[in-house]
Amino acid sequence: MKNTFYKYQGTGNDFVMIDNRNGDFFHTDNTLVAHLCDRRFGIGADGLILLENDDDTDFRMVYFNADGNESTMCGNGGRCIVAFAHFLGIVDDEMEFMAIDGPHKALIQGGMVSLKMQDVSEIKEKSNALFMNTGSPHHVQMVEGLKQYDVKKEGARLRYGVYGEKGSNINFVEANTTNGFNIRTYERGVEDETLSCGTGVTAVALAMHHLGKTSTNQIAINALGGNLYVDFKYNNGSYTDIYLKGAAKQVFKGEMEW
Ligand SMILES: N[C@@H](CCC[C@H](N)C(=O)O)C(=O)O
Repeated sequence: MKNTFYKYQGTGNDFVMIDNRNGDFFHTDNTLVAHLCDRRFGIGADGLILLENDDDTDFRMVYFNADGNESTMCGNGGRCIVAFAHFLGIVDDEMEFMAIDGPHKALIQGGMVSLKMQDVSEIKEKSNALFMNTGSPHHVQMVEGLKQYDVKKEGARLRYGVYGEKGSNINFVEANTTNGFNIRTYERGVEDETLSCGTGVTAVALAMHHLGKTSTNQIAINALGGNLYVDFKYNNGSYTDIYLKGAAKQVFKGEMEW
């Protein structure tokens, strides 16, 4: 039987999106998820997202990495599912949905999706990096010569070497000349560099504020796939009201047998 799927991208972080309100897609079929995300034998994506019913909010987001495993929060995926729910007519411009790290409010305005991220109250200082959880675990490290940096090699080394079996996403960052920051991210579960990572961009913005590299609470972050914006409130070591904002687009709709 042919099944309908949609493809979305948020600043180049791409996702297979499936309306699973009927519950037909089993969460345990990790082999199928990995197959659908495969860029040669499947549809191709950094991850797969199921939109499901939720008792307390407008809908539920279930996120899988390209390796087929269900994982922690995905910021760009969260922005894309907001656009998808709006496309399906489930929500208007303002909504709240449930994800693995709890409820998220979101707003669509002029083609941009703003997603409220979880509060962050703990930032761990490492020898030349910071570590925090913005819904997913993130290592943030400043480097020189980001453009030429071997993100895949260094990212893989840190992801496995420092963070063990569970791993972490690894972000490399440098300041740019327009008062913002450039980022490149190695994503756990994709096990490669992606063009953008929303929870990573969020972590970088908070890290740059924490390190005093910027004093503003509205930070532009330039990922390989496009620009994202993070704003937040800061009080006594805690970051609250964190919003991740950027474009999220439907790329195509398709049918596939699985
Ligand atoms: N692309 C993501 C992060 C997805 C989760 C990550 N790969 C993990 O397993 O920790 C984003 O936009 O936040």
